Amino acid sequence: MAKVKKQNLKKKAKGKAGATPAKGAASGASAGGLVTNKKFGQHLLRNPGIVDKILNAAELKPSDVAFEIGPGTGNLTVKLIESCKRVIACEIDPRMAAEVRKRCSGTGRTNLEVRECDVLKEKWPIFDVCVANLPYQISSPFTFKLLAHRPAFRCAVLMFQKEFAERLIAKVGESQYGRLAVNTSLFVKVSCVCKVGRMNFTPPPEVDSMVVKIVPRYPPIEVDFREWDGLMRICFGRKRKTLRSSFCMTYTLKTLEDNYTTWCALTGNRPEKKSMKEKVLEVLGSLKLAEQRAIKSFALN
Ligand SMILES: C[S@@+](CC[C@H](N)C(=O)[O-])C[C@H]1O[C@@H](n2cnc3c(N)ncnc32)[C@H](O)[C@@H]1O
Repeated sequence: MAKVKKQNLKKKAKGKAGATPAKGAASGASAGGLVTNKKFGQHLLRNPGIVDKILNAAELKPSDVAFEIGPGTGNLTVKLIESCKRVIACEIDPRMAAEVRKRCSGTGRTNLEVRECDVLKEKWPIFDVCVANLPYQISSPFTFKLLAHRPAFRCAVLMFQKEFAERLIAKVGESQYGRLAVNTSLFVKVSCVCKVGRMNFTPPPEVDSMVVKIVPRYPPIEVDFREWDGLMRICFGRKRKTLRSSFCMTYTLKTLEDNYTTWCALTGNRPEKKSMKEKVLEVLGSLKLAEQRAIKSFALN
């Protein structure tokens, strides 16, 4: 009996300390008087040393227009407005938008524009530099929107969940290498700025983070991003299949059947003294030059 009571007490205590708030409810941690909301990934950066590393990596110029995603209570924003000509910040939570406006107006500067909106739905401004401690749940759609963004920006310095950042910077042959790394490396160069432990945030997330720097490639590669990404889905969609069978199963039906010679070469219907690599290259010969160049550099290694 005493044992059962003890267990019940233990359960109650655990329920209090480790309770997960209902979806969309405030997580309970307070940041400058505001209760953070888990739904919006509100993990505020509380280590000024990391803020400095992000801003140093961005190599800001006084003439820069900076685009900040999710300013929160303004931990990055207050420094950005000191270093840039103009800062445009996109914040989904009206409470945070009001807070960052209040905090920054206290500095006497008037170069901050806060847009209360969802960055994934908003039409983006023209900017030189993008800086963000991103809510992790939008990492992937945000990155693809950034890659497709024209005209190009000078650089983006972004905080991601560590595992996502590792997939971004992965090299050929590494287990994390996939569609994300290929798409990314075609358009931009990505490097690690620093790793950030979870205790640097209020409230701490359940994962560690990494800051990466993204620099667009110059001259820009002109490909239709949708078309290109479709191609990558074929290449990486069936991880256990070879590139050859992936193409046979999907791409060929629409494109390759029109081209009998290529179709034969790919499917081996007409025996040729060619290596698999040459056959695939032949198929890829029907693609645009930039696409071929990128595919040759990864898919056939
Ligand atoms: C990880 S917090 C970063 C806050 C602040 N920059 C900092 O480092 O302390 C992410 C911020 O992005 C905001 N946010 C979440 N989803 C968003 C979206 N789709 N569009 C714009 N802002 C968003 C959150 O409300 C939150 O303020």
